[in-house]
Amino acid sequence: GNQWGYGKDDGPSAWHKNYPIAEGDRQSPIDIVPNQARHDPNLGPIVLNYDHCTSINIANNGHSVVVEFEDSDDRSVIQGGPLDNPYRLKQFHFHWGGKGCHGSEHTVEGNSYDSELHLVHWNAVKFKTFQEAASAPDGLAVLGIFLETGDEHRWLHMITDALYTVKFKGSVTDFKGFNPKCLLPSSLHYWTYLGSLTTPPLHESVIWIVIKEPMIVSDKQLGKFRTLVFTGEEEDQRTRMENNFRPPQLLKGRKVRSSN
Ligand SMILES: NS(=O)(=O)c1c(F)cccc1F
Ligand SMILES: [Zn+2]
Repeated sequence: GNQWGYGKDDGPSAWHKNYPIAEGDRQSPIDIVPNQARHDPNLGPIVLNYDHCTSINIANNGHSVVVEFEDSDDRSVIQGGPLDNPYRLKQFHFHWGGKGCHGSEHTVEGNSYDSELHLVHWNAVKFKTFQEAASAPDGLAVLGIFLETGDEHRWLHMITDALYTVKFKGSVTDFKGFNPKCLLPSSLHYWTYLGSLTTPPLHESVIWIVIKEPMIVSDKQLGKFRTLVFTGEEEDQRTRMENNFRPPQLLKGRKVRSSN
């Protein structure tokens, strides 16, 4: 089937064979060049209303670790900034590197961060389901937050302490009462541009909002993500889950705007 991964034969350079949109005009991630990003005074602040968010579970989907949310109503939404509607929080997940290697997807002037958190939201005003929104040009809004190693993050342990329960592909465990607002940096200044999912099917359906200020996590916390494996418990191969990032794609004339 359409098996894809991050290895030599099934990784980002091979995705175009099953997903030709990989060579499309609005692919993500990109390299962000701050002094070429146009400051747009009409870009208001990002507003997050996560106070009644309901996390459901944490899972290893064979590509990343994902925390899913209840999205049957507008209990947790992002709005403002470049968005014309409120977008509902569906899930968040991470991308990271190997030991001593950086693993963010977006880069800033060619520099990558250690990791990147993606909070995935969908336009429930215009579409009935996430699946439908995921293939529409204004269907998704993903908030990207860089992770940089330094001091320990006071709340990330709530996630890293649960990772041992989802070591293998296909594992899912309860994960209630987590509010991702605790992961956000103090400033929500951002860059924004029109792009795509960074994993197959690579739909060009994402309004990207990349926060400028990274969240700081410890080496030890980041190392726990690398205890996950891409493979299922029943497989004899144990392939460490790391370097699950797509490299930057061509801008193809797109403009990146800056909030300020
Ligand atoms: N990486 S990403 O944020 O573009 C992304 C999505 F938005 C949706 C599904 C999977 C996924 F990986
Ligand atoms: Zn992602």
